[in-house]
Amino acid sequence: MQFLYLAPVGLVQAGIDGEIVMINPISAQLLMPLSPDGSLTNLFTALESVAPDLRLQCAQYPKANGMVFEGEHIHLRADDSIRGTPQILSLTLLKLDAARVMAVIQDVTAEVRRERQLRQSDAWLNAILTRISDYALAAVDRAGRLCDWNESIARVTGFGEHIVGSPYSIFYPPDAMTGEHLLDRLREADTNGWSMDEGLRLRADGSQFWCSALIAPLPDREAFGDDPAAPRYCLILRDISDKRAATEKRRQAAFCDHLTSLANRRAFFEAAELELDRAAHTPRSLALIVFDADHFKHINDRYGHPAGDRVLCDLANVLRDTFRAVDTVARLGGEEFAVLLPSTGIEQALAGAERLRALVATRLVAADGAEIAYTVSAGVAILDGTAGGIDLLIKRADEALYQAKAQGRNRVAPWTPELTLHENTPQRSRNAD
Ligand SMILES: Nc1nc2c(ncn2[C@@H]2O[C@H](COP(=O)(O)OP(=O)(O)OP(=O)(O)O)[C@@H](O)[C@H]2O)c(=O)[nH]1
Repeated sequence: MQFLYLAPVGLVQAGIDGEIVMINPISAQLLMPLSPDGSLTNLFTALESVAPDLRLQCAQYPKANGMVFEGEHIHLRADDSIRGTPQILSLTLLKLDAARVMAVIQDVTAEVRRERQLRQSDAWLNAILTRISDYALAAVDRAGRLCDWNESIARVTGFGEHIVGSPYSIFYPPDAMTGEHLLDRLREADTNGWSMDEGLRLRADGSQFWCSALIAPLPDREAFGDDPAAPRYCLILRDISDKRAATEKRRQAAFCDHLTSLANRRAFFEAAELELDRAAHTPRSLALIVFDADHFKHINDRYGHPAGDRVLCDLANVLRDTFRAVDTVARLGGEEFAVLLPSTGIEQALAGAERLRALVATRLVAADGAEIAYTVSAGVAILDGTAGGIDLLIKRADEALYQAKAQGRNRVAPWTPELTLHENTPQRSRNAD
């Protein structure tokens, strides 16, 4: 009896003719508004207006006892469905013996509505995944790992189900993203509501396509609690190869050095600003190498200006091949180049600079029957905090470069605090164009 009253669902015990013997408060609350005369004496009468077959179904049930039906949804009439009141009841009817029935009644309005919404979202998502051909959608966990695989990923990138659990950088060409950059994008999405980048991305077959990648935090992700493998972000990859072809010319003009096709000063300073901004959020070391061709005036004077241009293009090619895709290789002007290396310490940057210096020293550039040998000097500096910004970093790399030149050229020098103490270092203006 106590169970009947405390049960979290509506329970009604009635005779086989529907006459109510016992009814708990939840049932009374759910059935009262349906009762035609405001009294609750008969279960079948109370439900007659919304489930007229109940009496008959019960009478026709062939067995001595058992489940007449289970979880049948009863949609209440429109005039009973004032918002906030039950709209859908779930009814289970048990025949206890020849004389008694038991009804279990629940208000499932919210549950059914939620299911309907889920089905609708599913249908929309399905339509996006299967019909829109140049988008790929994926869920990403808080460490940047892909949580699922679907048709849209297969269509846009060609990758199969094995990518589940891999970091989303699997879509980026090798060297185009570090582990820190991967997390930077997630942090940016948390702070700004989204994070977008554009560039070359990788298909499973190794081919590349121009793509815009949007990362947005998923709504209601707190519902997953602390589960590290739960989806936290939505990643949308969009193949924009067509659009890219149309805008490439304008982008080239704005951000590429016209002689070497490397990033120009403007692109360099924009990349530097972005890296410094990221370093401010997540402290890390940022390295800069400044390269300068040695005795370049002499090369111009001896072989002519067009030959000098060829040497500059050769140096640009070696730079492009030597450094990672995540590094920004730029021509700052004249015979001077810079490489910005995110998440890189001094030793690693010095090794990269030395590798390039040694490679250049083996080059011979063909020009009008002559073979031109040339060398470069390099200054290397790192920024451990963000104070001082890019200007300080360039000033230090310049001071180190001056040192390399002073020591005889064709060499790499790191910045040291003593270099700044020597005020004989020339100061050059480095503002972005
Ligand atoms: N061919 C060519 N030469 C350039 C270009 N831009 C600058 N230069 C030349 O680069 C030379 C730089 O000369 P300097 O600054 O004296 O330097 P350097 O002769 O390389 O001597 P160090 O740097 O001290 O080793 C000048 O002769 C410029 O005319 C360019 O786009 N093409």
